[in-house]
Amino acid sequence: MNDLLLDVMEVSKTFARGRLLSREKIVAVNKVSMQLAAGQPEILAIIGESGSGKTTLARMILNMETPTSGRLVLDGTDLAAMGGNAARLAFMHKVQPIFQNPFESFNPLKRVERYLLMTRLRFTGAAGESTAAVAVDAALHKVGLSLKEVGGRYPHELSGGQLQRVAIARALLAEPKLIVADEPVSMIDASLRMSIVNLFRTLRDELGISIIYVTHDLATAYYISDRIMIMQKGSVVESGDARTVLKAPRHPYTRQLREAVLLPEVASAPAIVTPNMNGLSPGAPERRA
Ligand SMILES: Nc1ncnc2c1ncn2[C@@H]1O[C@H](COP(=O)(O)OP(=O)(O)OP(=O)(O)O)[C@@H](O)[C@H]1O
Repeated sequence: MNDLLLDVMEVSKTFARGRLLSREKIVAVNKVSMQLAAGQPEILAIIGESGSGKTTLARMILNMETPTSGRLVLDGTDLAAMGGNAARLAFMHKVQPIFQNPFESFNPLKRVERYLLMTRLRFTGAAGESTAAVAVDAALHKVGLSLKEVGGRYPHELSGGQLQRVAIARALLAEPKLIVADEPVSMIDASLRMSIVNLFRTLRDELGISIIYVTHDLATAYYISDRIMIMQKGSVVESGDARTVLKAPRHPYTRQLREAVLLPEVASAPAIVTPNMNGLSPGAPERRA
């Protein structure tokens, strides 16, 4: 269907664990369906406790894991039918990942600007290094940094918050339609989390990028998401408009999750805003996470 950016159809993933004679089947994701409309950028949060299948679902959307059954179609391309480098590059043009630990996303021996330049050249081919450098600087400005600031630095010379923003800038260099962010702030200093999640809102509003935000943090999900999907033991137990679901949860598990977060914070989102939420100007000081 042309009007869907992402169509996840009855997708399941089963893992086998243990030795041959005592092999155990784990249903990590159980018949999950979800859609993102094309041309209607939104932030969809996937929430659930540890082991509920969030990461496995995200990895299937990123084509890093093959479903045991079901189908995934991204922007008209069936992920199961995708083959060859050209098709993979075209896929990465459309969907980009952000992972939990930014330090694992970068080669520690490579200066970050080199990484960003190579990413840009990979996606824009023969445009040349100086053109790529302009794009890199522009992407860094979108995340509150600059080439002047991060140029010449290795990953370990940046804070966790800065490096996660560099990771987001790298994703932007592919000009994606969708970003899948798996626990992107859980390893970031609590005082800086809002600056990253607020950035997702800016990407949605100013660049028209849809975001799948995988988290177990109900408070940030409530604050930035348009829609939420609650997972438990591999299945979706509740989904819909974020405010409607969290203000009046229908499923006992959603109620349980909500009770774990201070009610006044869920009832009035600004209460979870931290003083650093707008600290996105280039050169803004940041502590190491
Ligand atoms: N490669 C694998 N091999 C075997 N079991 C796996 C594998 N990946 C995930 N699992 C299992 O699948 C289930 C779902 O895991 P998953 O990582 O998707 O959950 P999650 O909700 O993202 O959890 P967390 O928040 O802890 O990351 C868990 O029981 C996990 O142990």
